Amino acid sequence: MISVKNLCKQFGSFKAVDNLSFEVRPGDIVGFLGPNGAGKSTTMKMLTGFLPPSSGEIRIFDQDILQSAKQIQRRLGYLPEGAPAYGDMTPLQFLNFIADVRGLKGEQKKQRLAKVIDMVELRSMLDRPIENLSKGFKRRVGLAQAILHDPQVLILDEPTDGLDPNQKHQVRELIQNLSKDKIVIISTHILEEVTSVCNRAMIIAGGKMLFDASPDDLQRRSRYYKAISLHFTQMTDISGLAELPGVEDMEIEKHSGRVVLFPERQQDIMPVVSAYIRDRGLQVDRLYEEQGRLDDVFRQMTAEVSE
Ligand SMILES: Nc1ncnc2c1ncn2[C@@H]1O[C@H](COP(=O)(O)OP(=O)(O)OP(=O)(O)O)[C@@H](O)[C@H]1O
Repeated sequence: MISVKNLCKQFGSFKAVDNLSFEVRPGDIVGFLGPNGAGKSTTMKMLTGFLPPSSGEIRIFDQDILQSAKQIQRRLGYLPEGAPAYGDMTPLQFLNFIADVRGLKGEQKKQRLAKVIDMVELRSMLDRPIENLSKGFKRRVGLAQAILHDPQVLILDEPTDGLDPNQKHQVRELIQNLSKDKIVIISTHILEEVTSVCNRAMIIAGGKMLFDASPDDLQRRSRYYKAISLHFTQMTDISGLAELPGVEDMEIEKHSGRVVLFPERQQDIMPVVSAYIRDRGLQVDRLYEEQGRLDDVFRQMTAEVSE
């Protein structure tokens, strides 16, 4: 378990991380979200013992990170932002080196290297210098070193940054398929990544925690949650839709002509909307209930902080 209490990091007079407190349990895959400069990487560096906090406490498996960094780091995998260091090494040399540092030996070392190289599909690039690899392959090398010793805690700073859509999908699957008793914290700017991979979402901005709950809860905060989107086949008088019981607001998106009906207090307005359309014989080519738009919630929450 990870337990963080009143964590702060100050650079001069600037507070990059401001009084964060949270706990993460085995089985949690946490999506760590926030705008640029929110304090995600700084928090991750502190969690992994690479940056001392200005104040507050981090305990991992009941040990204090300041007093027991080495013991904790043995059970922890970390993918920092950017590319792996040692650019003149090949991925194979680099991963061998990391395996040695991690104390892997003999058959176990061979097996883990083979498994991880396959997991991140790195086999075709094993003998080229890391500095000559594309951004996506550098990222895979970083990911491979983080999971090589099969750690119980994985801290991944933007693991899918620079990957193409296929690779992104693959890395998300890899994270989901990790054994269920691990703790995983990933920072990302991709909101869909949180719904597809994580069972918990944390949003920080200005170093402060704004939200900590499930991705579904996050989606429910969107004004689009349970909104009805519809598109009419022909121009029609639709003013009556805005007057329907339970409909709070109606917007017409200029570029697409799509009509969005927002419900009052997340009510289910589909039945009244469908009945209205049916009774008047209106021609609709698309009609569906929205799940909530994450980018909308994210913007709304983080804008409040920067105002
Ligand atoms: N060593 C440092 N010295 C001074 N300021 C720093 C240092 N490291 C980070 N900062 C500042 O702290 C703030 C938080 O940075 P951090 O890298 O943690 O943000 P982030 O949420 O990871 O952003 P991004 O999404 O852009 O990676 C930023 O304003 C950054 O400029």
